Amino acid sequence: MIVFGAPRRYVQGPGVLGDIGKELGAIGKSAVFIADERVMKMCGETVRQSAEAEGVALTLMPFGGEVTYDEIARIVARIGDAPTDIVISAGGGKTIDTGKIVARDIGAHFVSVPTVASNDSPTSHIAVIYDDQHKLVGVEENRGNPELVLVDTDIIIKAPIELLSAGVGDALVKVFEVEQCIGAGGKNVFGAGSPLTALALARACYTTVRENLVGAYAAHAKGKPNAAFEALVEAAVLMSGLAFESGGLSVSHGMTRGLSAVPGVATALHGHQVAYGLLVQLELENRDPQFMADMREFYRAAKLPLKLSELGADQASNSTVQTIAELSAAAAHMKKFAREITANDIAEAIGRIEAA
Ligand SMILES: NC(=O)c1ccc[n+]([C@@H]2O[C@H](COP(=O)([O-])OP(=O)(O)OC[C@H]3O[C@@H](n4cnc5c(N)ncnc54)[C@H](O)[C@@H]3O)[C@@H](O)[C@H]2O)c1
Ligand SMILES: [Zn+2]
Repeated sequence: MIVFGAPRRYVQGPGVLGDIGKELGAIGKSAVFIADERVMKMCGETVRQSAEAEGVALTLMPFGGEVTYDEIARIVARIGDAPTDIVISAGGGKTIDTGKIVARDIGAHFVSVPTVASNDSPTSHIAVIYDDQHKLVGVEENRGNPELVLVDTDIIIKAPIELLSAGVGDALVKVFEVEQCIGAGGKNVFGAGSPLTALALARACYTTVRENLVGAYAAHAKGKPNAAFEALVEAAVLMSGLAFESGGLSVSHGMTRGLSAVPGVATALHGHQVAYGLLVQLELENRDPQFMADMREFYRAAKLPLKLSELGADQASNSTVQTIAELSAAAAHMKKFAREITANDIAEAIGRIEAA
């Protein structure tokens, strides 16, 4: 059995936030808008005016900054019995994941408004939950994928390049992971087989990222979206999200288990962690030196980490490498690979990457 899941509607372009009211009006009459302080300042009033012009009552709800069970419960309690047809989350992955579970718990539709193209959370139905110490404590599911994903590239282009490069990292890895997952007969995020559609999207995601990176980064430097920037954002948000959820994950994401246990690396952006994870995966796939050299060149252009030190590790000591290798080897995603992977295989792959 194969399963493919996706948001009901995806809207992207410069200035589209100003018209969000029309989209919301087609979904319901009342909404809560969750955002942290920075994003609230950037978008809150625009969304309120646009929503109210279309007869949608909007309540602004500040987000505390971490996606925890307590934060979700706090927001659900603040909403209380107020009629709420729609929960909108604007920001990075943490705000978006929080909103998904708030929406589930109050029985509302969910709308995501990524204001950074930093990872693949805006289109998915899952949420990664942490404790106050940023330790991962669970993965929750919304009832379905978002009703709407709305991406205003005039806002995305204002986010720092590090966040965009994290999105590039998270998008780049997909084709390699989906191919491994399908090859190994692994399950996708819906617990089903991966449709070929997801593989096609993962391939398109990779070529779109490779072809548009330079033009998109040039646009970012000027602060004005161009066609390459639009393409890169579509790859990082839409294609990457659909590819991972329906296509399945493998070693690159499995590596985040070990990487996120290392001080310094733990706070590295998700997309940077999985980009390093891809280097490990490619070593485990025994890719030839020319392929690796080409990939390294792309990493440099994309501002992606090539070494543990660039991910924030103080030192790549044997014990650090051993910790990463042992924890990652135990991750479920590691099983979605052509052969069994041991901690030793991972440690050796890291050794080769660090020595390159
Ligand atoms: N559910 C999923 O499918 C999924 C997939 C991947 C990652 N995630 C989760 O996503 C989270 C990480 O997300 P993230 O990397 O986006 O970090 P994040 O959510 O912490 O957001 C990054 C920061 O960017 C700021 N920001 C947002 N828009 C901005 C803008 N336009 N300009 C300047 N700053 C802006 C925010 O204020 C925030 O401080 C993790 O919790 C991870 O588990 C979930
Ligand atoms: Zn990811």
